[in-house]
Amino acid sequence: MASRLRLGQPSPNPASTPDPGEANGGEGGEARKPEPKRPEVTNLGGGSEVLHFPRFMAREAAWEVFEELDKRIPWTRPTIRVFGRSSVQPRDTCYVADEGLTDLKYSGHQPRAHSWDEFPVLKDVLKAVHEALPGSYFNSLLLNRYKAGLDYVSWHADDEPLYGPTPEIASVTFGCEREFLLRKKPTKTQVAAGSGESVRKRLKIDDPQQHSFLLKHGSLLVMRGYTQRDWQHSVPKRAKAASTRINLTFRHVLS
Ligand SMILES: O=C(O)CCC(=O)C(=O)O
Ligand SMILES: [Fe+2]
Repeated sequence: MASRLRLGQPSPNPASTPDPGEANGGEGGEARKPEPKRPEVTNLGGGSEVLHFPRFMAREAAWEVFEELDKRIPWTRPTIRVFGRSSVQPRDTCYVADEGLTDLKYSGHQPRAHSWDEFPVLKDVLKAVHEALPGSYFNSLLLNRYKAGLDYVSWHADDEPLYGPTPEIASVTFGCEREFLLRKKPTKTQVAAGSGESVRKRLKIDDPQQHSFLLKHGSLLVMRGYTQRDWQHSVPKRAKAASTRINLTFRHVLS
């Protein structure tokens, strides 16, 4: 079984240079208490909000998590159905959840739910997320692995009914940094005028209604309120992203 990681502790490697801004990293032992983790808050309007903790986890600890997950998670690349067409999902995935929850199903695919006990490192990350977000409670986790810049997740919202009307989704990134985009969903009137990308182009639905976050190694991004109802998000292809990124999205399945 994997050793339990000491997330948020100073690096055990004295040769490594601590990042002075790292929320919970740095030297100083007992004398220096971890600084409180304060997020950057983006109010999307209409009761939707994004929190960004760029330095949620100390670098070294985050690399340990990356290595552990890269090696031990039973990654699969399932075939999914989007707009009536079958295709291989353009990233690796895995699903972990409490026992007895409603099954997750998305794009015609029902992933097998693994137990938290199989991956102790995930329990450590979950604990750190719960500590950073008092009052939150996550009981399931969708993992993604983007092997390089051609892997991506297309525009979507995590608005499955099993998450309820205002799901909180906490997303932790390890490894290669990637851009995370948010755009407003088209209104009913806009949808009535046509569909999809062509309408967006014709109605010029773009800039003010779009936000971009650079998700770095060890960062945490939280979507909450009506973000899944009113917005879509994506991680687009980036040819220049040469290495692997692992992303964990913690969610709460309603009982
Ligand atoms: O990789 C990410 O940052 C986002 C993943 C995502 O949107 C999802 O799993 O639903
Ligand atoms: Fe998502």
